[in-house]
Amino acid sequence: MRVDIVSIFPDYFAPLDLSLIGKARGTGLLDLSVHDLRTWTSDVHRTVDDTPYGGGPGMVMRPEPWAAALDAVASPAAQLIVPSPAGRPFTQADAHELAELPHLIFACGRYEGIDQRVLDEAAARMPVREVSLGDYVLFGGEVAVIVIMEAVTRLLPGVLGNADSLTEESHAAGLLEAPVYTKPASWRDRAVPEVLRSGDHGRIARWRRTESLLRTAARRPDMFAAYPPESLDKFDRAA
Ligand SMILES: N#Cc1c(-c2ccc3cc[nH]c3c2)n[nH]c1N
Repeated sequence: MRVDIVSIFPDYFAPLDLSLIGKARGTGLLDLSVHDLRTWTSDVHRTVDDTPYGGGPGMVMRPEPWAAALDAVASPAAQLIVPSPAGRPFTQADAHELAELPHLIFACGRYEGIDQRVLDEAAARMPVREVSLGDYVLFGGEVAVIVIMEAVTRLLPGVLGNADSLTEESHAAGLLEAPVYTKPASWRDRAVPEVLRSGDHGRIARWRRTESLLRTAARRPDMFAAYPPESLDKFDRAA
């Protein structure tokens, strides 16, 4: 997968050299380039913003540098991902969709956002997705891109040592994951649930599923409501 990130704060993406993302880059699973938007400015002050038409607070990112940057990094297979508080909620399903794509371009906005014409013009030549991480407001798109990059990269074949991790985790099957435990069997007078130490894999699977359903019902009623009712027949806590 090829990824191009355009930002006025390219140093924000140093964390993408670490951990499994850094390993994916080193092994060639991920071809990641980070670009400074100011590369595509033409004035001595390297200006990327200006006052908003219609008035209002703050500044808006100028179209010209963005157009030149997207022209420089685009490819016939590219999709443009633009983090925005006004975007559609980014979900695990989106992460799976993006992980299948050959080339992602991330546009990191700042200030009050990017001139809308940049997105409209880009949409004439590539798919454009405006996405939001949640109902809160960040300073810009960089943190959102780091989050999205982690969610997507871990789905790439060969990045996670054990692909089985992807099947049981939260949101993988529309449920929150069950509680996890490790040694010691008793810690500060708190024991690991007996079923997990039983060796009975059928019981363990039923217990985990029940705990997932209980957690999802308690913490994410929206997810629980969307869970197929025919799948609830195994709702058996007496695992
Ligand atoms: N994704 C996302 C965002 C943002 C965000 C994204 C881009 C810019 C550019 C200026 N301010 C921004 C905030 N805030 N909250 C989210 N869930």
